[in-house]
Amino acid sequence: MLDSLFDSAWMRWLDRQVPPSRTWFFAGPVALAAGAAASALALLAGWGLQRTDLLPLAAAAGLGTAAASALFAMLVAALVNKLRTLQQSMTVMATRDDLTGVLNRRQFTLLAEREWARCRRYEADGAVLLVDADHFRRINEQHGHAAGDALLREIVRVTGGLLRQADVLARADGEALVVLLPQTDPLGALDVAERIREHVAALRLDWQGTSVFTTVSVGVASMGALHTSLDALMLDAEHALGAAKAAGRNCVRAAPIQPRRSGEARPVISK
Ligand SMILES: Nc1nc2c(ncn2[C@@H]2O[C@H](COP(=O)(O)OP(=O)(O)OP(=O)(O)O)[C@@H](O)[C@H]2O)c(=O)[nH]1
Repeated sequence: MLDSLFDSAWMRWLDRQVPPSRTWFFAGPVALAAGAAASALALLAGWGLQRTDLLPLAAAAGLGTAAASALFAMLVAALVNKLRTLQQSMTVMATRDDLTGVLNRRQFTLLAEREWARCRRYEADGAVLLVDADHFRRINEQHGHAAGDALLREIVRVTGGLLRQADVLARADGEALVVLLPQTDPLGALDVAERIREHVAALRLDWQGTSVFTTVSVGVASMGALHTSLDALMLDAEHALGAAKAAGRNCVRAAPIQPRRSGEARPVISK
């Protein structure tokens, strides 16, 4: 009977939806034990009343309770598991970019707002990089959109490999990435940007027998006293990216470095 129950369409469906988990293995036996205890109590009650005709009835009721509660516990465990899986995939969908797997722009903004507030409060260093693939339209036209997608994923992989754990990499939009570098001074931010540029320029994607490659332009903006909002910092990064594109692409440009505190001398970067 149990076999046919487990073979039933809904159980097969649950099985497909919910991979076996510890909950499955523990919830059933626990419910079974509870049912057995209920059955024992029912037997004892029947015994106490010295009504022998009640004994089989009580035993059947107890066993029935045990089986029903075991099944119920398994069903609840499966549904809880399913809901947890659904919740996890919804979180991934809401926070990650489909193509590359890195954070999407919305999630980046949430994290960057927090970091911006922290930098402002403690007058700490922090920077944002905008990394934009050069002439990406040509890549799509020459090799196809699928090759462009694959190259974008490779750029993300290479860029991610150059960052620290505390750094945040996200897809800004289209063929542009954005990187948040907490606790990074302006010179450090330039170094990271330059390393990303170099590594992407050396990247070769083997696509159906041809080598597909591109370069990136990078705009750098470091937190300063005049960045009274995250938007102001992002705008500086966008201007710097525009300057890198205008300078011929495949290069890094930084927005003018501001003092960290109003009235402080502006740091000089000789790079
Ligand atoms: N394959 C692929 N292409 C994308 C994606 N997102 C944006 N693009 C393409 O990237 C190209 C961006 O074009 P443009 O804005 O003209 O920029 P560009 O050709 O990279 O030129 P510059 O940025 O000025 O160097 C467009 O052709 C978009 O279709 C994506 O997810 N996958």
